[in-house]
Order: sequence, then C-alpha cells, then structure tokens
Amino acid sequence: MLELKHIHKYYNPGTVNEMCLFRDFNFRVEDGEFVSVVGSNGSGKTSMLNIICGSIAADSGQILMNGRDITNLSEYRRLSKIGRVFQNPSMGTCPSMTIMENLSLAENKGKSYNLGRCVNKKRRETYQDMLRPLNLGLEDKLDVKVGALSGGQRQAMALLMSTMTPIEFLILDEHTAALDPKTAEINMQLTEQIVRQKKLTSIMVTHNLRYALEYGNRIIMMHQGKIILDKKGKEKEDLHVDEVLGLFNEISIECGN
Ligand SMILES: Nc1ncnc2c1ncn2[C@@H]1O[C@H](COP(=O)(O)OP(=O)(O)OP(=O)(O)O)[C@@H](O)[C@H]1O
Repeated sequence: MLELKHIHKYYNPGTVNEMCLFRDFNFRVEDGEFVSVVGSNGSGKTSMLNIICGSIAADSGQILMNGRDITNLSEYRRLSKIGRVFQNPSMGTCPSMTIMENLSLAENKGKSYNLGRCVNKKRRETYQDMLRPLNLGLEDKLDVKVGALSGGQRQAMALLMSTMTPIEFLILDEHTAALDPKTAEINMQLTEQIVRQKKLTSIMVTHNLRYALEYGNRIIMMHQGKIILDKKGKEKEDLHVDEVLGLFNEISIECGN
C-alpha cells in the first residue's frame, strides 16, 4: 500500500514565482492496484510521482509505504522497493554499455558486486531467455551497446531493468509517450505482463486515454494539484474515452484555454 497524506507542496516559495501545487493532497493506492493517472499539462502528475519516489520533498505531509512512514527516507533507499520508468528511453539505461552489462547492473541494484563478477555465462543464458519473448531480437544482441538500439527497444530494456530486483511498486511516467503506436503497444503489453507476473502495485501516468482506460483497474484524473476523477473496477470499465475527453474539455473551458 502506498499513501500520500495531507501533502503540501510549494514551488519557488518566497519568490514572485511562488506556486502552491498541492494543498492537503491525499492519495492511497491499495496493494495490487494498477492506477492510470491522466490530467492536463502542469496538473501535478510528475510532481506526485517525484514525491512518492523521494526525488523531491513535500513541504509537509506524510508518505507511507506498507504502513511505514518513509517521508524522510532517501530516494535511494525508497527505490529498493520501487521501479521507475521515465518518458525518455535514454533514462534508465546506459548507452555506452552493452545489453548484457545493463541487465547485469540492473540485477545488481542494491548489491555491492562489481560488474566483472556478474557478467557470466549463466546470466547470459538467463537474459537471453528473458529477452526472447519480447520478439525484438535483443536476445542475439547481448554484446551490442544499448545506445545503438531503437527507442522502443531501449524502453523495453528500461522496463525489464526496473523490475529485475524484487520490487513491490512500479512507477511509469509517460513511458510510452516517445514511442510509435506499434512499439508503444508492445511496451504496454510487456508492462501489463510484468505487472501481473510480479504482482506489482503500479501507477502509470499517461496522456493516452485509450491506454488509461484499457490497462489497469483504476483511473484518476488530476487538475491543478487535485484529484477530480477517481474510478475503479466496474465503474472504470464502464467509462468511455469520450466521457474522459469531455471532462478534459470542461476543465479547459473553466481555465479559459
Ligand atoms: N522544479 C520545479 N520548479 C518550479 N515549478 C515546477 C517544478 N516542477 C514542476 N513545476 C510546476 O508544477 C506544476 C506541475 O508540474 P508537473 O510536471 O508535476 O505536471 P504534470 O502534470 O506532470 O505535467 P505534464 O503533463 O506536462 O508532464 C507546473 O506548473 C510546473 O511548472
């Protein structure tokens, strides 16, 4: 379970650019939930993920993980339980290292081993078996540098790498936004498969309303630092893209856009 309680967040406090993004923001994600997060630009989606992961600090409020208060826990320590994939495929993989080295590094997350000890034949075979079902031909490219892969291949790698250690939570920040439709679909299917297999509690920010409705069991919409729609289960299944789009339009008119 992940919980944000009474979160307050100001950007640029005490300056002319001061902006209050979250005022008493509350959000709770139950174990096993896969929450899609939609919302207009600047509504606070990435800031919320950053606060959960510890990349930025809230000004006040509490962050709980499985009931434990992690508000003051460093990002590094939080990430032993959280995997995160970003929009940019070049984040989360190292371009100057080979696929083999990248996967080994990801498997070593939290361990003090160096690479030399871990790039071995057994792992090579394991990684080939892991990559084969993706049908991206990566199993035959273990010694190719990741920088030579396409964006879609790199994002599939980033997804695998973020979930190689025994994490409980997966945070996806527009992870298919930079991919062409076919590659995005492949990455979404891979996401769903990993989430189901590893029983991960997941939060996926996306601007793709179809993905937001098709994948996961809960959807929230954010607007100006608030959750303005929250549907799960059957209520979510009954939602149509047009309805969510309608809500977007209402908000835009309200904001004078
Ligand atoms: N480091 C920062 N310093 C100052 N303001 C920030 C900072 N990060 C975000 N903001 C502001 O906070 C608001 C929310 O930004 P955030 O990136 O969380 O929104 P978002 O919903 O993820 O947007 P998008 O869909 O465009 O990615 C925006 O107005 C943004 O300008």
